[in-house]
Amino acid sequence: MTELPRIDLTSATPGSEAERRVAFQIDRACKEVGFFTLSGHGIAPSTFEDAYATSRAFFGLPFEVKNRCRLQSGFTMAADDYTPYGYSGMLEENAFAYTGKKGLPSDYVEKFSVGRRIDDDGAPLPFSPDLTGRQLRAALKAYFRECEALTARLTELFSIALDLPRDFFAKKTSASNDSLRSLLYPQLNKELANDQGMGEHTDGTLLTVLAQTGPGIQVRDRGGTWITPRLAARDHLIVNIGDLMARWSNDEYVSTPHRVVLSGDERQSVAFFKLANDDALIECFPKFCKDTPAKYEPVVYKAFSLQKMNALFGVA
Ligand SMILES: O=C(O)CCC(=O)C(=O)O
Ligand SMILES: [Fe+2]
Repeated sequence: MTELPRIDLTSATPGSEAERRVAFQIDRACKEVGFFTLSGHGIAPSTFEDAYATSRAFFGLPFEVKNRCRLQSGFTMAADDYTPYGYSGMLEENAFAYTGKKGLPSDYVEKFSVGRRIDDDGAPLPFSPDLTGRQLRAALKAYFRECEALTARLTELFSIALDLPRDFFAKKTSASNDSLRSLLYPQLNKELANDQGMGEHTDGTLLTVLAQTGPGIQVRDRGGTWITPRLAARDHLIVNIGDLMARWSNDEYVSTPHRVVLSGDERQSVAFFKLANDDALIECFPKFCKDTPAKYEPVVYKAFSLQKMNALFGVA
């Protein structure tokens, strides 16, 4: 494999034969690679460009200013909720840790994160109080909304191929703690110890939607070869499924390792992470445990995610 499967939503009108075809193309991509590129998604290019431009302006502020754009305490808005908000600086995190690996190098990336509280203009989120902060907030709010709508559409397509009711995922994700991270990767230069923009990891998500200004992400196919996805247009997206979808599908769908490698060009990306409701019961889709036994016990989503995040943050 050298390229990711390409999915185009343009003709996938709800209820049409074309919609079924696209649903099964997605199903196949998730079985074979767990990644695909997406066009015809309906998000205006200006929504991406506003997110990139306002994020870049923010990341260009002095470190002291960015450093104040964090939560008053800790990483989360609630004690048992790991949704990240605000700034995280270069070399502060290491994506390997998400898959339980310890002692590996940290990532050369700056991040600004928001969760669904972005939809409430009155919520006290850690944006800088200046114009840059206000513009960033507006752009990420608009982008977050588009991603919610797009992932609702994508999960509907999943339900078709999975023989589930069309509103199956809408019900399971109606109050999910989804998050969005705007990322800036520096240009590779002699001062850096290595070219690790983000270490190899899988996502814990149901689905991840990624927009990027240029290449950098690499995806490891089942044979162990690293693929660098090429997008035909700047507003095409990369979509992947994560560990939650892999478990739910009895590992029929694959949650594929990926990483980011720095290059001669600075790079921006925006990743949207679609999760499930805290109380959603995750038990094998009936279609995938007819002929093979379910590999995993049913689990409530919160228990599944806390187990992973506690391991990451060293909580027993
Ligand atoms: O920035 C990218 O291209 C990938 C980001 C990513 O994999 C993640 O945040 O999980
Ligand atoms: Fe990722």
